[in-house]
Amino acid sequence: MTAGQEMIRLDAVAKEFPGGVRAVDAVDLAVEAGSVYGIVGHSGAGKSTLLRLINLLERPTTGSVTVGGQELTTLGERQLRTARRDIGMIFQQFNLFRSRTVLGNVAFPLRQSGSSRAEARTKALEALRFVGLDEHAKRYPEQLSGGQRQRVGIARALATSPRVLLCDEATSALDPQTTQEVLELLRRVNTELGVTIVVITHEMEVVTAICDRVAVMEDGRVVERGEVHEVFTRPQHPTTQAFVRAALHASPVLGLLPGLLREHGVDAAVADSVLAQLDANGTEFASAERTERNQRNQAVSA
Ligand SMILES: Nc1ncnc2c1ncn2[C@@H]1O[C@H](COP(=O)(O)OP(=O)(O)OP(=O)(O)O)[C@@H](O)[C@H]1O
Repeated sequence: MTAGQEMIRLDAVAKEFPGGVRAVDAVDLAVEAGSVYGIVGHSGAGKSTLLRLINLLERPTTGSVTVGGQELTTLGERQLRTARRDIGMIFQQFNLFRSRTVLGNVAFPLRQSGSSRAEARTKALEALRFVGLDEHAKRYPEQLSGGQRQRVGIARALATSPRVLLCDEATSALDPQTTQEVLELLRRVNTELGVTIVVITHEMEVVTAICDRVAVMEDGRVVERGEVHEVFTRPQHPTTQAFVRAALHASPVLGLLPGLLREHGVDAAVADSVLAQLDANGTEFASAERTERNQRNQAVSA
């Protein structure tokens, strides 16, 4: 499968939990092979459930899920276990075995899927080399920093050479500097290994840093989607506008905008028109903040 083709396809997928909570409601989603797709939304919007529907950790109540051309929703548990080797996953809290070494953690999925001890060791060391932690192979997770643990999580997800990597709030537990390092690693996973990545996050910076496209969720539905630059510079839905506004408000120039400016070639004038549009939608920025922003914009364009 090459770029331009769909790697992931969800058709009218819904998930209703016992008690009647409709966590995901009639979602269609197409993720192009070799791309990085972001899913944002407030707490409870259905992001985690949607991610877990992609590898069928949650079975949809209705609808179909296709990954790499194979419709997973038609498979039994045994076939599904095989299909899941193509889909790695990383987690907010890393989910490493404390009682296993770094090497043992990364080799685990390989042993589970039938690799010999020697083969699992070789492939695990290869994955650890990719994330720059092969020298820490004999350590235990608690001897590592949070960023290093997440890199072990990424190595474990890559050990079986998946074509898809699902990231569940992968940087939410990390400080800003470590977040940048992990995002840079994810970018390498995408560009050097060609892995298709889906990230769910409530942090817009994550999306602007690594995603090609983004979908915004609310109450189990996708309310807006498109190219990151398009969606975040011309937000249409109130939820998207709230995300953009919060990111701009938190740090009008130093936060979101430099990422947009660098990654997507947006100039200061466009950034200003986004703010004007948001203001037109009812947001009042404090005048001091506006003055500061304008001064900084002038400095950026100078
Ligand atoms: N196993 C479950 N049983 C019942 N309800 C669930 C279950 N998992 C999730 N939900 C409910 O489904 C809705 C969506 O939850 P989900 O965790 O997918 O949202 P989210 O956007 O990932 O939120 P957060 O950012 O807080 O993790 C919520 O109302 C949640 O309470």
